[in-house]
Amino acid sequence: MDLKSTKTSPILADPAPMNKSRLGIYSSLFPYSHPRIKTGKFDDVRSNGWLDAMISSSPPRRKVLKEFNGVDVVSDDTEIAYQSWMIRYPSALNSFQMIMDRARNRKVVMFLDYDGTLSPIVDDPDRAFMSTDMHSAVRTVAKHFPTAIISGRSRDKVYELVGLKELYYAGSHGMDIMFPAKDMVSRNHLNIVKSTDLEGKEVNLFQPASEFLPMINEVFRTLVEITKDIKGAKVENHKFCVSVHYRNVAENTWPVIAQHVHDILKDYPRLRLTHGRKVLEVRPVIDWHKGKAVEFLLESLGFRNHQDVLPIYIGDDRTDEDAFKVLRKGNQGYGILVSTVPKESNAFFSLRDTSEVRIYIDM
Ligand SMILES: O=P(O)(O)OC[C@H]1O[C@H](O[C@H]2O[C@H](CO)[C@@H](O)[C@H](O)[C@H]2O)[C@H](O)[C@@H](O)[C@@H]1O
Repeated sequence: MDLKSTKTSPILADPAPMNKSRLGIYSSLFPYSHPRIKTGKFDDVRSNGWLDAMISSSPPRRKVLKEFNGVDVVSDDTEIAYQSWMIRYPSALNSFQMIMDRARNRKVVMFLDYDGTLSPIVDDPDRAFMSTDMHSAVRTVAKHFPTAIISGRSRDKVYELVGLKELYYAGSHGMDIMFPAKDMVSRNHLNIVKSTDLEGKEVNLFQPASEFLPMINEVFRTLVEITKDIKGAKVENHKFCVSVHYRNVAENTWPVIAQHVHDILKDYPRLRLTHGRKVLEVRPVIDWHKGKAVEFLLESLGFRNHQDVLPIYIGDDRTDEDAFKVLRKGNQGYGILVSTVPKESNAFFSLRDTSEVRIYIDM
């Protein structure tokens, strides 16, 4: 196969973010210009919005003005803006009873993102662990409801981090789903193969991007090579997508890393770029995302009739918006956005951080 050839699709990048949110919170979204970088050199990534998206890709740390008797005192303006944002995205904790009322006579199915939802965002992706409390809360929720983790990481990696056999796992942003062989799934889906899990049990694998495997491996190797001298850069192979982390790269080098990725993608029109939290993600141009993975899992669990089920999806990232959108459409279920700062979302409810997620799923 010619890994670089394409029949149709141009590279699709995420649209550039708006300069200013409706609430006027993100002043950092104003067009990027760095005094030390000559105009012209990074024009590609400047004009296509990548740099703006990179800067706005992870919420700023909470602006703590001072610590008073061990308690953080946050700027009043920040808190007021958050509280008014919560009028549109009410706390899932305060709305628990309302959600449970809606769940009457329905089966709740829980969908959980991993990074930023079950584990706090940390500088080293290899050290993003769940707390013991979170681990037991996830185990408990899975006793009551079918529960799936849908992550941008590879399925193996997220399984290694969560380590609970009783869950369903979807890795690579939903492009790699493992589900039990006994579960039903429409025969319309190609790309389902039989496999065995780590214990040798027969399972089904749904991998809609399997043909991209050699291409992803090739791009991964190229990205590792090209970024090897950029201090702090880290490239992860997530089987059907590749992550290029710049969280630990000096900000004045972000345009360099963006331009490298941009230049490489020019040779791979069947791959595209999406933005995560201080991470550039390279993935196949296929019509598949976390929202489709939710629909697929619901179907494979036997919930074709929307009236029987109340899906709840908790996530913090742009990639989770696809799942929120699917649930919002047709009023199917509830998306819950985890965020310490106000942001536009397709979710219905909000939780502030991973500790609120833990309380919510433990309720
Ligand atoms: O879909 P998710 O489970 O949320 O995975 C999205 C990405 O998560 C990881 O990166 C993020 O978390 C890291 C650890 O806290 C952090 O260092 C990084 O800046 C974040 O972007 C993971 O490493 C990525 O590959 C996933 O795509």
